[in-house]
Amino acid sequence: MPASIIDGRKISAAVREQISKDTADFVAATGVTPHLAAVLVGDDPASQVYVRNKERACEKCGLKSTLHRLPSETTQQQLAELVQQLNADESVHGILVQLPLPEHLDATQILDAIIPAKDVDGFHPENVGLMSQGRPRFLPCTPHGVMKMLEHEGIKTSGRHAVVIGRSDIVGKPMAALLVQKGADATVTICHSRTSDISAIARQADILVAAVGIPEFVKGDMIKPGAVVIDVGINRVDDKLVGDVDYSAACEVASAITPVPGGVGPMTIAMLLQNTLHAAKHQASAL
Ligand SMILES: Nc1nc(=O)c2c([nH]1)NC[C@@H]1CN(c3ccc(C(=O)N[C@@H](CCC(=O)O)C(=O)O)cc3)C=[N+]21
Repeated sequence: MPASIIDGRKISAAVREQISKDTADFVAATGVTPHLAAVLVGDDPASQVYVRNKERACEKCGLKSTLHRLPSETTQQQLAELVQQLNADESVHGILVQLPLPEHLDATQILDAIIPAKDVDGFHPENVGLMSQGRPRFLPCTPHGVMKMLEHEGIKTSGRHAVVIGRSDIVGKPMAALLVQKGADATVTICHSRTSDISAIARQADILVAAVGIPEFVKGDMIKPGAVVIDVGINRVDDKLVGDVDYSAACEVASAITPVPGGVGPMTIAMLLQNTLHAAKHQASAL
């Protein structure tokens, strides 16, 4: 039987529906509109698309978004100054600096400069620490979106072997942290470029998460029959979007799979909106 397709667009729409209601309630109660400030440096075409998608999603859910476009020659200090200005701006609840930044800029220093209370990406070390201790403030959007999808599909994680391929700070590491935490209770293995025999480990997975950034890295023979496959990859190949999983081969082996596009991507955006609303609620109650 071919795999069932986990429809990220549909699940994301359901999540956004709830966010719209919660946002409307919050606005009615406080008179404050949750506000996301996005910062885009340079003219990377993929980043332009993502940022536009985020703005559109904010608008549809009743959140305010402001895009700050800076030229690719922007200096570290100019970017840091903008972040400071957004930190201090009480009308801004969430700050997102779109990655990747141009080579000459130090992304770590910029992300560390965002005050943790506005860090809706969940990348600040304070928020990473809180997540890893199981007392999250902002969860990183992509791994959180994956957990939401699993929950929505009734896919249990407890006691199951989850294998995460990829160890990035943005996806792989936090994904593993969420899967292993109390409540999710998976047994987690992280694979990376130095792992020997990735195929053998991947084949043990009940839940296989591919976050390597290599088009179609995961072949059919790396998947245990009946496994759930989550494809976090967004690779542009000949103007087409391709995941990290050989989708048609995987469909023959897996019990359920997320497509690309239409899988994890839309969930990432929904979680960003949720974090922005959450940020606004916290900042309003702190006044
Ligand atoms: N500070 C920061 N935070 C991020 O969350 C962040 C980032 N930088 N830099 C880039 C990555 C990538 N990312 C995506 C979000 C949504 C889709 C998405 O909605 N994808 C659609 C297709 C979009 C298309 O057609 O290109 C889909 O998969 O169906 C994709 C990718 C967020 N990122």
